[in-house]
Amino acid sequence: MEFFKELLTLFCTAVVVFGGGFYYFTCLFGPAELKGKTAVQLSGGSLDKEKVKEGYEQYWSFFQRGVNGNDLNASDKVPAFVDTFYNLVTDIYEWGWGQSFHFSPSISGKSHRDATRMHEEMVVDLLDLKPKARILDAGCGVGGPMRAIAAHSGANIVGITINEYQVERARAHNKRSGLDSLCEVVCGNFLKMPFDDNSFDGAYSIEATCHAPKLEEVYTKIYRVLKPGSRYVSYEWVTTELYDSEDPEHVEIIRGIERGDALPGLRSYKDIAEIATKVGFEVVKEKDLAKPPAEPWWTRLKMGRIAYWRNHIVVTILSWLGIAPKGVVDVHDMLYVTADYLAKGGDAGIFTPMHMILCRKPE
Ligand SMILES: C=C(CC[C@@H](C)[C@H]1CC[C@H]2C3=CC[C@H]4[C@H](C)[C@@H](O)CC[C@]4(C)[C@H]3CC[C@]12C)C(C)C
Ligand SMILES: C[S@@+](CC[C@H](N)C(=O)[O-])C[C@H]1O[C@@H](n2cnc3c(N)ncnc32)[C@H](O)[C@@H]1O
Repeated sequence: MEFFKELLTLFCTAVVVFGGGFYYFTCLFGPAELKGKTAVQLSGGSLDKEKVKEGYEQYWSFFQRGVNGNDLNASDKVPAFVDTFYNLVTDIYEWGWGQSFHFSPSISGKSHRDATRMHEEMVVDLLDLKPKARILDAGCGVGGPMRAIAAHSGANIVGITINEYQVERARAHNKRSGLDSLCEVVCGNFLKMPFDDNSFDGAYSIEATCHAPKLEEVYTKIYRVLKPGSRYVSYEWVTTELYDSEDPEHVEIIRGIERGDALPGLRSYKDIAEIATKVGFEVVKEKDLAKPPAEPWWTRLKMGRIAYWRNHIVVTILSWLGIAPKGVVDVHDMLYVTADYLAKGGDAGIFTPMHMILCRKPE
């Protein structure tokens, strides 16, 4: 009898601990910013819940075909492929990373949140932003950087993203943070750039133009909408001088990064200034912000490994219960693998997500 009582107590304790833990991780836990997403709210962006698995399979097969030299070389198809990618990953990014979809160097004694904000606020100094200036954010995501930059400078930011779901999220965050009078979001393709010539006092893009199949296409459009004399800064994803295209291990890492991040092909650091100059910009400054004394940007990715396992269990259970869409587990697994390739790229020094280029449109 005593034994059964103990067994029952043990069982009840396990139920309370597991149930409480599961409730915490699915309904309460999220990034330490404004509470954006919890696990029970994971969706497929603008895709119907039933279409997430199909969307993932399409993304994957499109990529496979692209690697063999078809679709990814057709520039006109890339924006749709990128849009599908962001339908699949936006909620997971917000849930597991925050509202800023980029990396930043680690800073000892500072939280990830502070390091992220400082990396974003650097744009304010580089562009010498003043209150009321009209600034373009090319590839704005759900607007983490836009809000930090607007709040720090008082400038008016107009963000553009190809993904309708991100527009909805960004607008909701702008409103919630009381920055909607300074921050505007437009759904559109930055390869077409639906804005008037000479209509911006400055522009920036943070880890976004890497999605353009041809960098000159997006740089030309940014150049067109800038007023003469104004500046553009970009944090580019590139391979570094240590990358050896003859080394199979290097090639595998870079392919892994491209596959898991919807990239039509990573460029070399050497190409960036050349392309900026070709479209008419003067290059004011160029620097890999990941180089020492900066501390590794990939530490945060590595530190999260246990959390990724916990997240894997949470999404698997939610998907099994029918709360999260079916393909979410595949998408999460893909990101898990991608995180590993990114960290390997950082460790080997062959890849950087923060090759900064500061340009000026001549008077
Ligand atoms: C600029 C781009 C995105 C950069 C990063 C914001 C994202 C790159 C890889 C992403 C992640 C990988 C692992 C995920 C983890 C398995 C999950 O449990 C929680 C979310 C991740 C940490 C996720 C978060 C965003 C990234 C770090 C590209 C697309 C050009
Ligand atoms: C990795 S996210 C970075 C978002 C934001 N800069 C940040 O740091 O949080 C890349 C962004 O570029 C946008 N993007 C990619 N290709 C685009 C295109 N052709 N036109 C407009 N936006 C695009 C994506 O929709 C996404 O918002």
